[in-house]
Amino acid sequence: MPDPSPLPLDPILTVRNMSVGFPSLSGTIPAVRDVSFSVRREKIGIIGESGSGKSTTGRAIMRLQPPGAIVKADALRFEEIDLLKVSEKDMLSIRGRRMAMILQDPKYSLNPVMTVGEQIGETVMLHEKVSRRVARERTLGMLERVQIRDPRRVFDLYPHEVSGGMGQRIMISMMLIASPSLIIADEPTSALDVTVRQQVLSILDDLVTERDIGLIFISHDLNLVRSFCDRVIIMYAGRIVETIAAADLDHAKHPYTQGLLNALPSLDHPRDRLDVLARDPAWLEG
Ligand SMILES: Nc1ncnc2c1ncn2[C@@H]1O[C@H](COP(=O)(O)OP(=O)(O)OP(=O)(O)O)[C@@H](O)[C@H]1O
Repeated sequence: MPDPSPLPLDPILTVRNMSVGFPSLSGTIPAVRDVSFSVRREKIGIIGESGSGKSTTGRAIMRLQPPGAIVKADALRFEEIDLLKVSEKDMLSIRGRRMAMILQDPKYSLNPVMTVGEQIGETVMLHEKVSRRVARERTLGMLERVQIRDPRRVFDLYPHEVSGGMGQRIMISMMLIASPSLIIADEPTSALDVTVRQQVLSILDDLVTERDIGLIFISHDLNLVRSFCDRVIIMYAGRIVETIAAADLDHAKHPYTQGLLNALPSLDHPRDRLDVLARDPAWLEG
């Protein structure tokens, strides 16, 4: 008898009908409306123009929404944890250890008054309760893993002494050293130049694949997401208009996704003018 086909892996994250609103004098501003998706051990991109709700979605999953924001959902589940019910105290130990976020500019995420090595080592000591000596060895190993050539020298540097690309690799090592099962990377490479960006992305890709981590990759750049991710969520005005395998993007059904694809410049088919994206108020009705 042939083996029965393997069951699909359980999702690491399930988001069902999540909405996020910001109170204002004229009523609640809906930033994210009724979004549903799940993440398995895969790379899933969230793409959409500025203000479409990508970062708000990522922050709500980490329970890092700005004060006052109202998050509602039918389900928001990370592994066995109900994120709608978890206490802030429990969330403190989940963040960093089991789910982590990589932001655009490492300078805002790294502590400016601690050396690189101290802060990565502190993460290890905090989460794994190991000695300072073991934490140092693990930190040096991780810095080497993200292709930092002279880890002992970099260990003693302060964040302002490292370049953008190195800062982002340091962030990746700090976020991955605790072996989280979910990483949310919000525009992690948009402040980097093209060659450094490729290098950082390939390090992130290797680590995520090797450790079987689920990755949510938030970006404006459809070309980048298409080449880097397995699946793509397309957001427009707070809603998900389409979720599609990256390999199937050329067959996207939604006119907004088709518009985004048509607006991309192409070396194979140069054009005098790029298409302007048309919008339809009906897309907001979802
Ligand atoms: N703290 C806040 N208070 C009020 N409104 C907010 C706040 N943060 C975000 N918003 C609003 O929520 C909406 C979604 O914003 P969000 O930052 O999630 O979009 P985005 O797709 O990530 O955009 P970008 O690509 O520019 O980062 C926008 O209309 C934004 O103005």
